[in-house]
Amino acid sequence: MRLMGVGRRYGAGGPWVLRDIDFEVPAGTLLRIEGANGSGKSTLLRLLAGIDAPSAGRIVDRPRTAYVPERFPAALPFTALGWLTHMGRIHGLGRAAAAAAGRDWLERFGAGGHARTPLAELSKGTSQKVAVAQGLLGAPGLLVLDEAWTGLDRASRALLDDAVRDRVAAGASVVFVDHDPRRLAGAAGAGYRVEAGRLTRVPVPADAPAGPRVRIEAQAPPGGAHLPPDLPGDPHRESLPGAVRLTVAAAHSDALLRSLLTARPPWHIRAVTALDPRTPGEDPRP
Ligand SMILES: Nc1ncnc2c1ncn2[C@@H]1O[C@H](COP(=O)(O)OP(=O)(O)OP(=O)(O)O)[C@@H](O)[C@H]1O
Repeated sequence: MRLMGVGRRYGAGGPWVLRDIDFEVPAGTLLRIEGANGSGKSTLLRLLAGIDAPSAGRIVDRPRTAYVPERFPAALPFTALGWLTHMGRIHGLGRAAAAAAGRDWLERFGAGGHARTPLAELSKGTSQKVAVAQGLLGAPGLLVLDEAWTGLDRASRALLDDAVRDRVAAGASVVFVDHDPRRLAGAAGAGYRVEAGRLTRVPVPADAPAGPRVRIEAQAPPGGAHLPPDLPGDPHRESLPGAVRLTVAAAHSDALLRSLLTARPPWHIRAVTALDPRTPGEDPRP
């Protein structure tokens, strides 16, 4: 899909929110869009999704597109599954296939029990799950996500991360805005910043740094305790009975050990193991 000289302003004579945008969305890529509040990110995403039209220029070669907006239109007179079935049909599925896909995505997001709940009665988190399920159920060629992770629980955020990676691996394009600068770090093919009506290329956050890592097994203090907040190096955590296994880049391991040993009450260090990512099976990065 290509944007050719695209501009958008609201109302004749209004200021240009976007201007002279020439931009290609290649197949099989994940594009991250960033920018200050009010810079025009949502405007750009609505144009990409085809639910708004440019005031100038044109957009060509749009694949079948799904869009998850920042705010869910809760006033629609549907149940959750009724709406997903309806949207599935718009995405080109037959009625039975649309209903099955809708039910399947609701189940995956742990919202299967709300299939028959009217949209207007869903909690904010469940509404967001339904909105995201709508974006995924038709396996679109272009998926546009405007802060789609906001309001989802941790498991659902991870599920959406995986679903995005799957869409890209299947050859689709995904364009997203998210306030978390590390969202899908390492997976985004390119990043763009919206500023003063223009799009400029910016670096995307890299994946977890490669290199040696350290695994620390620490036993909780008697009576149990929470881990200290803001652990150095943002370690990967696995729960063990009465203990935790933390894996972190070697550069942060000393600071992490210090943080555990000086916590109140302190944690008991059971084992420290150096991991070499070049050794097969030894790289525990999540
Ligand atoms: N429907 C509309 N009518 C009039 N002006 C609008 C409309 N939608 C957006 N705007 C204006 O366009 C500009 C860009 O808004 P947009 O929502 O695209 O920015 P954004 O970068 O997504 O902002 P945020 O990060 O706050 O969500 C703002 O000045 C906004 O007030």
